[in-house]
Parts: sequence; C-alpha cells; structure tokens
Amino acid sequence: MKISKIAIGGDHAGFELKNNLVKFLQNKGIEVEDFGPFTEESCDYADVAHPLSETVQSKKVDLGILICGSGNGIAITANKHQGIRAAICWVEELAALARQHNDANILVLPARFISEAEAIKCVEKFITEDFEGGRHLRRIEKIPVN
Ligand SMILES: O=C(CO)[C@H](O)[C@H](O)[C@H](O)COP(=O)(O)O
Repeated sequence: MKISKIAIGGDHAGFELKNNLVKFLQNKGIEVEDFGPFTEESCDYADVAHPLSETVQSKKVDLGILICGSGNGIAITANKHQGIRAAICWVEELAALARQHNDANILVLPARFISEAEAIKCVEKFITEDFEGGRHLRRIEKIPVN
C-alpha cells in the first residue's frame, strides 16, 4: 500500500518524539496531519486519540501514529473506535507484524520506553509492510464488538 498521508498525535509525554517523527515523515515526502499537542504542557491523551482515530476510520489518511508515555492509555482509547486496530510497538519486528498479521491502522509508540532510533525503525516498517490477508483476515474479521 502506498502511504501518502499520515495522521500523528499524542500527549505531552510524546511531544518531542512526535515532532521528530513529523520531520522524518515529511522528509520522506509523506503528508502529515498533526493532531498535537503543540506544547509540552501536560494534556490528556484521549483529547487527541479520539479525533485522530475518527480521521483514520474515515480513511481521510492512510495510517495513524499515536504516542504517549507508555502507549497504554492512548491505545485503549483508539481501540474503542470501530475499525481501528491500534498496536503498541517498541521494536521494529512488532511494527512489521502489526501490519502483516493484524492489518493495524494505528501505530502506538511508548515514548518513555523507546529510543528515537527504534521509533523511526518502527515507523519505517509500519509504512512499508503490507497486510498478508488469508488466515489473518479471517481472524481480524472476528474482532468487532465495540
Ligand atoms: O498511557 C499513558 C496513560 O495511560 C501515558 O503513559 C501517559 O503519557 C502518562 O500517563 C502521562 O503521565 P504524567 O505523569 O501525567 O506525565
């Protein structure tokens, strides 16, 4: 899948990493919609996770990236949205599998537990790997609820 537009956002714990990833993606020629935050002031991850998830769900962007301290709260919030499969990844292999096996549409990064270099590797895998379908499609079709 060619990735041309990505939504990115998080909370204060992911502020610096988010900004660096915005530059990384833009340097690759990918259009970025930044959902904030735009300062390091303490904020609430759900305030970003909900609108970003809606944007991913609407397919106005190809994929989403959410960043908070542990990744837990922002992933829990994003996964409340029907059709969202948000995966917390802290090494590139997990990011690859999130796309290959889970057709994940949001990459969640734990800012306080990952280096910028590893985060970039995760993003690179997330935007280049494709969903494998087959038995994995049967499995994700059984997820719904919400
Ligand atoms: O996932 C989280 C919350 O469930 C994130 O780790 C938040 O970034 C973290 O809780 C923020 O903590 P802080 O003490 O308010 O910086």
